[in-house]
Amino acid sequence: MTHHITHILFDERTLANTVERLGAQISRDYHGQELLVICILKGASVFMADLIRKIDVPIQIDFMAVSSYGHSTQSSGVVKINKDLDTDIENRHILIVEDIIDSGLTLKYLSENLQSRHPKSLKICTLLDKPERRQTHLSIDYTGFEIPDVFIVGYGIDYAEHYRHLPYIGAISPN
Ligand SMILES: O=P(O)(O)OC[C@H]1O[C@H](OP(=O)(O)OP(=O)(O)O)[C@H](O)[C@@H]1O
Ligand code: HPA
Ligand SMILES: [Mg+2]
Repeated sequence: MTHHITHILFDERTLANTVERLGAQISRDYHGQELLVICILKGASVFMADLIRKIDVPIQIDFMAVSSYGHSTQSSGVVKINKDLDTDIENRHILIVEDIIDSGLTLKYLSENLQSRHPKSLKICTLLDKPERRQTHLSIDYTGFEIPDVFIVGYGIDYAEHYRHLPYIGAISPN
C-alpha cells in the first residue's frame, strides 16, 4: 500500500535523534524518582519501544488500548477503552506516551480518566503534535515534532490498520 504515500516527513535517523533527545530530557526530569510509563496502543507501540531504551531512571511499563479513529481520517470523538491498565497508578509518577495528538480528544479523555485514579503526577509525552486541529485545550510536557494538518502514517501509526510497520513517517492522501 506504500504507493499512497505522498512524501516522507521524518526518516529513521531523524526519528532516532528525536527519541534520544526526549529520553534524555525525561531522564533528567525524573532523576532520583521512579516512573510508570504508559503506552497508548496501538499507535504508540513503536515509539514506546524505542523511547524506554533511552530512559535511564528506574521505570515500569503498562499498556492501555483505546481507539477513536477506526477506519476514518476523522476522530469519531468517542473514545473506547479496549484494554485498561494492569497497574494501580495511585500515588505513582505517570508518563503517558502517545504517538500523535490531533484533535486532542483521546488524550483529554485519557488524562481525565487517569487523574481520577489519583497519581502522584501525570505528564504527557507525544512524538507528534498537530496543533492546528486541536478541539480542546491540553498541556503537553514532551513533544517530538509539531506537524502541519496532514494525515500521517508509519512508525506505529496507521490508516485503517495499514502502514504501522513503516520505519519512517510519511503523509498519505486519503483518496
Ligand atoms: O488527538 P486525537 O484526534 O484524539 O487523535 C490521536 C489518537 O488517534 C490515534 O489513535 P487511534 O484511535 O487511531 O487508535 P490506534 O492508536 O490503535 O491507531 C492516535 O494513536 C492517538 O491515540
Ligand atoms: O494523522 C494521523 N494519522 C493516523 N492516525 C491519526 N490519528 C490522529 N491523527 C492521525
Ligand atoms: Mg489509528
